[in-house]
Amino acid sequence: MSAGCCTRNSVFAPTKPTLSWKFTLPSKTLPPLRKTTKRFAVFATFISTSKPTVLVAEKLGEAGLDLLKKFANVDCSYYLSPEELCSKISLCDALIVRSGTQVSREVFESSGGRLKVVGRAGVGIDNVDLPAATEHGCLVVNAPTANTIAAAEHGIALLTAMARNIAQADASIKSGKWQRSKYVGVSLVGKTIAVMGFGKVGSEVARRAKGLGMNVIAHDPYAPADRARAIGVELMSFDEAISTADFISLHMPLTPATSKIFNDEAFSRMKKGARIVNVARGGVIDEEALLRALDSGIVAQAALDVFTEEPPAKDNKLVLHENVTVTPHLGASTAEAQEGVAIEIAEAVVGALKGELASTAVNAPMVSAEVLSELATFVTLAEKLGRLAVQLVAGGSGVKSVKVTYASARGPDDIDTRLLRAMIIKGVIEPISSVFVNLVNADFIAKQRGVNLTEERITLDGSPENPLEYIQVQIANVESKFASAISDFGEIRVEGRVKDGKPHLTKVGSFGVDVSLEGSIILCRQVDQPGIIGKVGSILGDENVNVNFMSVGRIATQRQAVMTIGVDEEPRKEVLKKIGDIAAVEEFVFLKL
Ligand SMILES: NC(=O)C1=CN([C@@H]2O[C@H](COP(=O)(O)OP(=O)(O)OC[C@H]3O[C@@H](n4cnc5c(N)ncnc54)[C@H](O)[C@@H]3O)[C@@H](O)[C@H]2O)C=CC1
Ligand SMILES: O=C(O)C(=O)COP(=O)(O)O
Repeated sequence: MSAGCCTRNSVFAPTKPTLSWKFTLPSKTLPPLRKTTKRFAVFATFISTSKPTVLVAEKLGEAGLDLLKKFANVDCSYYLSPEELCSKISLCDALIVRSGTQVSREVFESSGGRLKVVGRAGVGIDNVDLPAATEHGCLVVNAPTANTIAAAEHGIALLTAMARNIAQADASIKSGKWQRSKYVGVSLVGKTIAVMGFGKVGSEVARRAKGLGMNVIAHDPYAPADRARAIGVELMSFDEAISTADFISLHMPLTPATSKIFNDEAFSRMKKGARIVNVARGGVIDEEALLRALDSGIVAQAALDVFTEEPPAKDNKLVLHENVTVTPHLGASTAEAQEGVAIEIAEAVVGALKGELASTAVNAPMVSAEVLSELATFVTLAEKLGRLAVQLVAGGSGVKSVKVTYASARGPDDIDTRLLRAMIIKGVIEPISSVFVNLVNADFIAKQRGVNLTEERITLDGSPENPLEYIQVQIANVESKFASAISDFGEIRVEGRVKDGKPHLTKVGSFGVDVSLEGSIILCRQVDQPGIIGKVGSILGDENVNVNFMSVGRIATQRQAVMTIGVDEEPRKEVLKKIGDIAAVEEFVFLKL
């Protein structure tokens, strides 16, 4: 059993509802984290006794580096080849990148499980293999807000530069020419601009375009219409937006759904002479189709900050096209944005390494701070119940079907059980495998191991003061090494509650028990007769094993009882044998928490 393994920890701060996981790296003085975020993802990392190492693989603002250095060894190694990155990564606990580094599956595989956090110092995480990160239990955090304005301003800069041929005219005059009639531009005022992707950057572009006197429309299948309406923008379908607009500004993420969404067909539906700005991702445009559209005049001009391949090839025809204005992915590159991004990502990475809450987790569920503090002890209870239940399974019978029941007087929608679910999976799987389970990879690991976890809610009458009354974990279709743990319905069943702020085991099989879930537990079924408790107690006492809790639950007087004994340390095998040898003891089991 790995329950006592010292390289892992899952213990949520059990006594006071702080917003942190209790454990991990040595405490270092850190600058206080900003308190601006409301939603968090919890990430349990592993205990390490030395300073963590953070590999910064692309240029990061000084303020962020300073913050990192207070907590970690910081290795700034820029321009690593993919092979160099893979070979370095096994020595790193965290990796920070911008858009220029591919964090591929090979990177996670090469890390040997050490890499716990990838920080993307910016918004787009299309250069990080998220499924691979999740499978490896690696948290991915980004810095989603600090470069929004910079990107929006760059979009507007490209829009105006394109409309007035600034770059071309600049190059012309520098080459000794004076071509006033060649560079007559087009006006923006009164024109329609379609903002494709009405998120943080898109809405800031929309605001600024309004200020330029443009008519702003937008397409975003996920944006709330009232947010758009609030700044006087009408949301419409993709086709309607691109066929109505004089200018089209791209602000959506690169996803399988948006990859090459601007293709021959899309260009053919645009107004003749449309102008396109792309400060999002090169991959949302089929670049060959754009070239054809430019050559045929469907698209009059394009202004591109991003490319499918970065840097683009020297002979890239789009880059060299006279109607195309280009910048080398400069959207986020202002001094202000880079300082902001560096601080934002350093805080997120340090927090995650400390086991705290990541407000910008990309591959873990977000849980509000309030929910988190309320559920803290139940999270511990959930993991321990999972650990107990799986240790009751007889060797050889595979765990496939786990059912969790949450009983509460609160309404079904009032409790976010994702954390509890993840921790039960952790509790069930870690003792029987060598994998590290956390909130990031719990569902993936469960699926991979063929463990099907179902959840049920029972709504109780009464005052909903506590978020939950009890949690019950059942493992079906297995045999138990402690027959009394099998309920009347044939499955292993353990149930627990939070009492006085501490997790307690309150039921095993059909027996009511009551033991605080600390240290380890001996479960013992005996014929209910006087003197047994004393005998077991003195066997443990003689061996200096401290009993911290003991309870007896019986079915009926003078029949059978289950004794639950909480012990601080694991008794020697011989001691356990002595307990088993007591005549009235029918079965017993030792369980680590
Ligand atoms: N060039 C640069 O240096 C920078 C580029 N970016 C890029 O700009 C883009 C937008 O960034 P943010 O506004 O911060 O992200 P965001 O997540 O706030 O906004 C993206 C919006 O796109 C929408 N969207 C998703 N699928 C869509 C689809 N199929 N069609 C239309 N809209 C869709 C989403 O609903 C969301 O509202 C990202 O691709 C990001 O990587 C961001 C910062 C700097
Ligand atoms: O934040 C983003 O999505 C960006 O594209 C910025 O990229 P960068 O950090 O400048 O490489």
